[in-house]
Amino acid sequence: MNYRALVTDIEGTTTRISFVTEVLFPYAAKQLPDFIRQRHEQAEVALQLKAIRQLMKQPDASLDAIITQLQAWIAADEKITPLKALQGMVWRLGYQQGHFTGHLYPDAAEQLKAWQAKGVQLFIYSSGSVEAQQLLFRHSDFGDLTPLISGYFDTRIGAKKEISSYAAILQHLQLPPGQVLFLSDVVAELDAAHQLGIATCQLIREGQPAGSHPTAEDFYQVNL
Ligand SMILES: CSCCC(=O)C(=O)COP(=O)(O)O
Ligand SMILES: [Mg+2]
Repeated sequence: MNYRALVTDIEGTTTRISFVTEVLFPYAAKQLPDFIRQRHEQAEVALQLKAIRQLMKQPDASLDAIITQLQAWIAADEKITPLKALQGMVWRLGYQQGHFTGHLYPDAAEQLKAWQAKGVQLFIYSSGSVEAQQLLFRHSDFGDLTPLISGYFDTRIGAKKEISSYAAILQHLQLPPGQVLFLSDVVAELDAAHQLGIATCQLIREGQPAGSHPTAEDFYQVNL
């Protein structure tokens, strides 16, 4: 089957889960308090703080109250859009200062290059913000891979377990669902995409629970 577009998840698919849970999340949890206290008047930060106060239903929530709420959301791995946006801003500084590079499995880096070279359009769909996605690929272990990527989707298009999110992605791609392949390690995400006729393949790299989708242990085993 020759798919015209590939949409791939990041955490657990292109990238080791522990890079997100043991590097990125702890870094954000440590840096966010000072980042918010120092930059809360900057427009991009203030916009997210306004959204967080709305979610908290506390229009006058203090910075300390917001920081406490953010730490709770991080600890619970909540996929809340303003949290993900602020994490992306903090990770921007971490990548730029060389505190870490973006983990990619070697097979993922190699195959993304090969698939793009043969004309497959590559897209990323992650709960991490589009900025966080671009940072990971721009500062990857294999250099700047952003030239390979045609587009990025995050929670602003919808949550990853919602069918409507994949309908919106298809609308963006302007392709029939059968010409699109979605890669993820999470069955519920693949189930949602499959409901629309999008082809799916589950990456099982670290013993993730399997579903009814075709599976692969690495990108070399993915039939594109
Ligand atoms: C772009 S690396 C950071 C990924 C992230 O913040 C995240 O929450 C991943 O969530 P997902 O639902 O895509 O596994
Ligand atoms: Mg994942």
